[in-house]
Amino acid sequence: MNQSKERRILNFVLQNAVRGDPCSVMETIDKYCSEKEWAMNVGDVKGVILDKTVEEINPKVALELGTYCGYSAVRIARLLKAGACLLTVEFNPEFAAIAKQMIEFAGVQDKVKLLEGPSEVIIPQLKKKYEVDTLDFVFVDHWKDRYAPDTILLQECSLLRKGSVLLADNIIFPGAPEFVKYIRNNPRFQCSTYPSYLEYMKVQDAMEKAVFLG
Ligand SMILES: Cc1ncnc2c1ncn2[C@@H]1O[C@H](/C=C/CNC(=O)c2cc(-c3ccc(F)cc3)cc(O)c2O)C[C@H]1O
Ligand SMILES: [Mg+2]
Repeated sequence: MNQSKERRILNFVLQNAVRGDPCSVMETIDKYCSEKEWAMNVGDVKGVILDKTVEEINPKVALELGTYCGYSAVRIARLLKAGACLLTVEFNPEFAAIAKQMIEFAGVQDKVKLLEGPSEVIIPQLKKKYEVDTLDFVFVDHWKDRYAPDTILLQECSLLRKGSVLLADNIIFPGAPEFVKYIRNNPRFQCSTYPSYLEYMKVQDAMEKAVFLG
């Protein structure tokens, strides 16, 4: 059975990146996906917006929706301080297995907990099963039609507190129109848009930052 693209990306990292070096893993994925096979990692351009947001918040507890190959999990985890953790949610077992190896190769496994399953099942389990109180930061990068329902679910599960920050990828391309409509008209969120470019392409994209006001 021929290899998946995601398996090829992982193998390229295992063969070319420096074990235990998160930046080397990110650079190697970015190199492969810009030169050989495009893939939907947040990438090196929007990745800087992600970095700056994480550094500004310095989260103790972060959540990522949509692990995929683990690129943004490595990107976020490398910036987390001692004792901080990233919970990342992925329902595709093949992607979860690849991401797990990617996270371990990068050496950030002690800061990352990969939760395998659909976000609508995992989110309601975060408090009791995963001992989360509230979330300081949420990176939203899964199926675009899940952004709005999961933002509502996070609120219903009392997982957001005054000042919790959501950062959503792909606001322009592929776009998340229901989410944008929901979040920008919601008085409980303070929104700002960060224009950027689609990963590895000269195509406009943007990220939306939404601060929960409590
Ligand atoms: C509900 C739920 N629960 C758990 N995991 C979930 C989930 N929905 C998706 N996932 C997992 O996240 C990952 C999905 C991410 C979805 N992201 C995308 O569809 C995506 C697509 C593009 C894109 C751009 C231009 C084009 F021409 C084509 C595509 C770019 C991106 O940055 C993206 O994030 C993998 C999937 O298994
Ligand atoms: Mg994305």
